[in-house]
Amino acid sequence: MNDVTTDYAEWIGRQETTDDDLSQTLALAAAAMLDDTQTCLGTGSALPPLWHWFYFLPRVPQMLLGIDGHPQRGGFMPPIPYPRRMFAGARMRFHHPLLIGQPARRAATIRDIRLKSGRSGKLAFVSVCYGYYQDDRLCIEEEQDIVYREPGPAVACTRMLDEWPPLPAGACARIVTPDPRLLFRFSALTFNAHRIHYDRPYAMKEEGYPGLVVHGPLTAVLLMELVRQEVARPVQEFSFRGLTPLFDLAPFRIVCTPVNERQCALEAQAPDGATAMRASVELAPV
Ligand SMILES: C/C(=C\C(=O)SCCNC(=O)CCNC(=O)[C@H](O)C(C)(C)COP(=O)(O)OP(=O)(O)OC[C@H]1O[C@@H](n2cnc3c(N)ncnc32)[C@H](O)[C@@H]1OP(=O)(O)O)C(=O)O
Repeated sequence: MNDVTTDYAEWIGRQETTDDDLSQTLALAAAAMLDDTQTCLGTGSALPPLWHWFYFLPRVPQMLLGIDGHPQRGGFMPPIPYPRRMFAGARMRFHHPLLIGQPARRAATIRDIRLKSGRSGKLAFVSVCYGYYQDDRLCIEEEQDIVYREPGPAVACTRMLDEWPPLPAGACARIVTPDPRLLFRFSALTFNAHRIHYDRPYAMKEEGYPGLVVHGPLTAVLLMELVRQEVARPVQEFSFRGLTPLFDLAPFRIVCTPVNERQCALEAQAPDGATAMRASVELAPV
């Protein structure tokens, strides 16, 4: 296994700052994608948790996109040679809501790069820390794990359950149909040109998936929306890990189970019942 510190040491600590005016237009577009007709999204209103992902969009010129649709590596992100990029997980703490229509800044730092060996082959994890500021006040702290995989065997399409298993006591759930219209709108809202999310022949022939891949952040947003609608309390912390990809081939289920006064366990269940994403929220004290 390579010694990361020698290969990519100069990328650790690399920083990038992005300014955004947190336009109301994008919040309204996100609400439309999520079928949310209730939330007040006027200028000065609080941006719902995780909706900051619809801002601070990449501004890389078209000519600097790689064949997969992501910005070419070797700029902010290190030149990891494994071609299959995925969003592996994230952890974050919400200190104050970002306010719609007011200038904000995102400061990004490459925190860590780790090479690992997994069941799917060689993996390189890049952890990026983000601080989101408004009026010089830290509103959200976040750490994302991006994974790069070496090419491997095609990912199989699993068998669908005839029926979803019963929910744990106190849990609530939704069935999500991840059709290409939803995936396209999420790609557009996040300005994410990765072809695995909208270009079926590319996703299947080049990256070996059985269909279009559901964005990890989309699944995370849907889990958070379930908490926002069903638990309806401010969230202080959120974390998630993507365990297996979801595709546009069949509906999946998202589940929120209260653990105690302050915590809920969240899960996205693949059509075969396997846990595709595991997440948790810590709620603000009552
Ligand atoms: C946006 C965007 C991209 C996307 O949205 S892509 C779609 C969303 N992401 C996914 O669907 C990822 C789903 N997860 C997987 O496919 C697999 O878990 C993964 C990441 C390929 C790893 O699978 P393996 O079976 O090869 O790994 P192992 O379970 O054997 O573990 C090996 C070591 O890696 C660590 N690890 C595994 N998964 C994660 C994870 N999600 N986050 C952090 N670390 C992970 C695991 O702990 C093992 O570590 P050890 O130290 O114990 O060796 C966009 O690109 O922007």
